[in-house]
Amino acid sequence: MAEDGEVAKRAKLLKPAEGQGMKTASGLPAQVGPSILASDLSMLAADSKKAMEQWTADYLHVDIMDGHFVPNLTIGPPVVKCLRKHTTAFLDCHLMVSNPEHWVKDMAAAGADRFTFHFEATNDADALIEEVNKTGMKCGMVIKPKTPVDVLFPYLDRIDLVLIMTVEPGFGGQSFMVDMMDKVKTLRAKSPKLNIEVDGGLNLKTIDTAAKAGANMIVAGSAVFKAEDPKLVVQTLRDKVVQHCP
Ligand SMILES: O=C(CO)[C@H](O)[C@H](O)COP(=O)(O)O
Ligand SMILES: [Co+2]
Repeated sequence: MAEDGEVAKRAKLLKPAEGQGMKTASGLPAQVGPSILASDLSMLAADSKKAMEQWTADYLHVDIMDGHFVPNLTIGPPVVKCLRKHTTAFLDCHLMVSNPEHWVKDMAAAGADRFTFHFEATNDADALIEEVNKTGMKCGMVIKPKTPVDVLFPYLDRIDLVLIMTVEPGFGGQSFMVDMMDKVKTLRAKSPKLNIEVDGGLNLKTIDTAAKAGANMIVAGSAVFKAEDPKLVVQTLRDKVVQHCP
């Protein structure tokens, strides 16, 4: 299990690259996290290093899929553990798994920094939040497109971040669902200091809408890894958050 304070210790080791550490008008972090699902997974360590050091990403988004909660299978704690040996980057882990409670200890031991679980995947979100917070990982909650945002209201004061899915979870490279922005606006109005992350179809065309609605943390897979100039994409996405996020 991760020792208390391990996330904070790793954060101190990170030397900020150009553009990292930027804030929104209300003082929230303005951050971009490339989704490593879109990287060359056989070169995960090298691609992660490039994303953090050359492209100036703020964190890495790690999609954990179990082939049950979603119809796709990706990676799990053993790969996170290997990646951890190669980077001090903040590992933002998006658990698209049934029974997320089964993976808390293994993910903490592997070196995950944030454990974001789907509201739809658990019967006891209260217990799961407590369990995640005890490990020293930060806790996030995420909802699928068809889940209304108000299901999250009882938990907001105990979690670090809400992730609003802007595609059906399971695959990269899908189109951004603009109608999810009402959820972001509702959350932002209710919780001005909450980290709101969006995931799925974020790119240079969709970023203004997401940032204006109130998202301050942007996951981008294809838009970064398939770009001709990934650094420019990361920096532009972050600049748009600074410019537009209230
Ligand atoms: O959680 C995810 C899919 O379930 C991914 O993080 C997301 O799809 C990112 O990929 P892209 O930016 O290409 O849409
Ligand atoms: Co994701």
